[in-house]
Amino acid sequence: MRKSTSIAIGGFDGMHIGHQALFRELDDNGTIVVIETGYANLTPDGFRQRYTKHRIVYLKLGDIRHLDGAGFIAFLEKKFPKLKKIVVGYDFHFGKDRKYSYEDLKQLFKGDVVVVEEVKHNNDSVHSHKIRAKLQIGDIKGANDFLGHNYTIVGKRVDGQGLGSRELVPTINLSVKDFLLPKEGVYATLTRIDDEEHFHPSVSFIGHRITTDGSFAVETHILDGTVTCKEKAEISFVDFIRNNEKFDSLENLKEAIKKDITIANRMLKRLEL
Ligand SMILES: Cc1cc2nc3c(=O)[nH]c(=O)nc-3n(C[C@H](O)[C@H](O)[C@H](O)COP(=O)(O)O)c2cc1C
Ligand SMILES: Nc1ncnc2c1ncn2[C@@H]1O[C@H](COP(=O)(O)OP(=O)(O)O)[C@@H](O)[C@H]1O
Repeated sequence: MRKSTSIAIGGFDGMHIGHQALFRELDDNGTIVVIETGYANLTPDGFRQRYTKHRIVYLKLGDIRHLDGAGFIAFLEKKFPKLKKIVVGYDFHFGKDRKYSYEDLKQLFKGDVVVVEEVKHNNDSVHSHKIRAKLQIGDIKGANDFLGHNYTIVGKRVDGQGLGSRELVPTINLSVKDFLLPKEGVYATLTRIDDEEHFHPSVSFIGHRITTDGSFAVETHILDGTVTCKEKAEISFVDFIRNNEKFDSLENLKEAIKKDITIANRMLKRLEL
C-alpha cells in the first residue's frame, strides 16, 4: 500500500469487462481498492485475485460511507502516501447518500483522476447486477460475455447418494457457499479437481433432484475419464443445456443424461481445450 501510485476504486464483484477497463489504467504499482458491501457473490472472498495481476486491498463500506469528499480523499492519501492517480468509472459515487461523484474527486484530489467511460456489450451497459440476473435465468453465454471469462464457482466435495455411480453416471457432489448458483438445470462445463492445473470437459447438474430424493445438489460428471476428487472442485460454466426435470423412472433420467452428455461434448468441442 505504501508503494501504490495508482488505485482503481469500486465494488468489483465479478471482475467483469467494465472493471477490467479500469484496471488497464493502473500502472505497475497500481492497486485495486475493493469497497466491500458484503453482497459479493460472483467473486466472493479471495476470488477476485484470480482475475487480475494487481494487488487488491479491501475496505469495509462501513468505514468510509460516513466520509465527505475531502474526508474520503484524506483517507486515501493517508492509506496510499504515494498516490498520484485515481481511476473510477463513469457512474462511481461515494460518501453519505452516495452524493459525491468523480466531479468531486477531480476537484479535491491534487493528482490525476481518470474516469473510464461506460463499457457496453452489444449496446448494453455491463454491470454485476445484470450478470446475476443472467445467471438466474440460465443465460450463461450472456453472463460470460459480460464477465470476459467463464463464470466459475468453487465447492467442497461432499458425499452423494451413491446412486449416480450405481445406476446413472458417476458425479462429484459439491457443497457451494458464497457463490451465486445459476438457475436449476444442466450445463456444459469445465471442471478442475483439487489442485490440478487443467480443466476436464464435464456436464453439471444444479438443482433439486426431483426424480430421486428431492434434495438440492450441485454435481458434475467428468467426460474424459475416471477421476478422484479429494477435497474441492471448481466448475466453470460454458453453456446451458436444459431445465431440471422430473422423470417417471431412473431409466428415463438415464436416457436424458446420455443426451446431455452428447450435447455437452458438442458444445465443449467447439472450444480449444
Ligand atoms: C447430467 C445430469 C443431469 C441430471 N438431470 C437431472 C434432472 O433433470 N432431474 C433430476 O431430478 N435429477 C437430475 N440429475 C441428478 C440425478 O438425479 C443424480 O445424479 C442422482 O440422483 C444420483 O445422485 P448421487 O450423485 O447423489 O448418487 C442429473 C444429473 C446429471 C449428472
Ligand atoms: N460498465 C462499466 N463501464 C465503466 N465503468 C464501470 C462499469 N461498471 C462498473 N464500472 C466502474 O467500476 C467500478 C466498480 O463498480 P461497481 O459498482 O463495483 O460495478 P457494478 O456496477 O458492475 O456493480 C466503479 O468505479 C464503476 O464506476
